[in-house]
Amino acid sequence: MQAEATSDMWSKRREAVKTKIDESASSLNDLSQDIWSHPELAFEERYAHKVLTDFFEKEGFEVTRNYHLETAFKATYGIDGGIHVCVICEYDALPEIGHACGHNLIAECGAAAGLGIKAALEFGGTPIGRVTVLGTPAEEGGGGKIDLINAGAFEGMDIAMMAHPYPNNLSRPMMIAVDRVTISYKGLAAHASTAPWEGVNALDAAVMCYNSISVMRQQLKPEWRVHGIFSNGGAKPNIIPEEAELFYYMRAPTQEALSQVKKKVVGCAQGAAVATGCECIVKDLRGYANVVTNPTMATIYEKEATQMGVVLDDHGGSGSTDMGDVSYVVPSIHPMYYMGTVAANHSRPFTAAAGAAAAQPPTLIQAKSLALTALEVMKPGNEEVLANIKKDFALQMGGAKA
Ligand SMILES: NCCC[C@H](NC(=O)CCN)C(=O)O
Repeated sequence: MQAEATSDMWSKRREAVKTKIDESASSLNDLSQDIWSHPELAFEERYAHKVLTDFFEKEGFEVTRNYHLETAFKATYGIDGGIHVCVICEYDALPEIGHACGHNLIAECGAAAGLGIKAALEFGGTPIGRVTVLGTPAEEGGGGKIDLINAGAFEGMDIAMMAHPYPNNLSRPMMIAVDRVTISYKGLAAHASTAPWEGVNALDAAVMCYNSISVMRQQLKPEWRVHGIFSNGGAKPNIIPEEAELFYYMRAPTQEALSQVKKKVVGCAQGAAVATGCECIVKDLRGYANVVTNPTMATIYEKEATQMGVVLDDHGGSGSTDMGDVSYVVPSIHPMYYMGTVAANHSRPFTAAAGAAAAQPPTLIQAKSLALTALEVMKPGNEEVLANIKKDFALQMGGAKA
């Protein structure tokens, strides 16, 4: 009898997830549209932070604003001593092109999944664990999740999850490691017409470095990436530039491969310095680890998403995210989903799609899939599931950083 009650109870908990998310569709859409209409850059997401924390407070979560970072937050519900699930919200936009990576939808998806899990935990008045929604700023280049990891925000979490808008549906996307550097050259200014020979041209060095990297790229492996811009090209045409700077990203599936890529780039930078007589300074900026997808979690997610009608693809990814660093401290999944456009992320068409009504149904389906995945892990009697998740994680950590 107890077993049947449990199974009947469990079915009702699962239904509670979907019902709550469906009932909240309008307020979730308003939340997403509000964030989309107020694009804010990394670590400046003050408006998004306010509307999200107000939302979770109204929904009965225990909210901690300015959580280790001015625009980070924690919204939690449940009991301690059971399984602790973390759902991630992102909400930073890109310079000039707004929410061209759809982080307003990541925030909506995370909020919806948090609502759904809370509804299931509340059902029957007996929470069986805890759900924490973490608001993580500055994924696009600042790495707010890394600051939160370092502050201990992920301690005690059993699993972590989020979903990211993308041109197709990927349950196990290849999100690769990234390192970032600035390459600065210092030369000597001189009048570019009356006495150019007196100068040491920092821009020449930057151009030579850029060209060296461009030809070196032919020798990179297909999954490696090097891409950059001139961030300082000199002051005026009639002054031999005494300073110039490049800003580069380097990427590879593993840390070991990334170190090979970086060595090649630094070699190009140093070669240009020798050729021009400039001083060269290579400055490391924050990088991200590759995403290590937990197979047991991904298999559950794939079942739930497929049952929701999601048709999963098997190729794509090759961006980077600070969720990679989270996946090295907590078993994680970071599925990506089609939300109405095949346009590439970081494009103006993607910005438009992220604010369009067509993005809503796929986003809520992703939220339900994440929430039901979490629920399967939390289900009484499914202790073996969490054991397998942790076994996966231990094996993966044994070799992932290699
Ligand atoms: N240096 C950080 C780059 C992050 C950026 N991430 C994405 O585009 C995917 C998720 N927003 C990237 O260039 O890969």
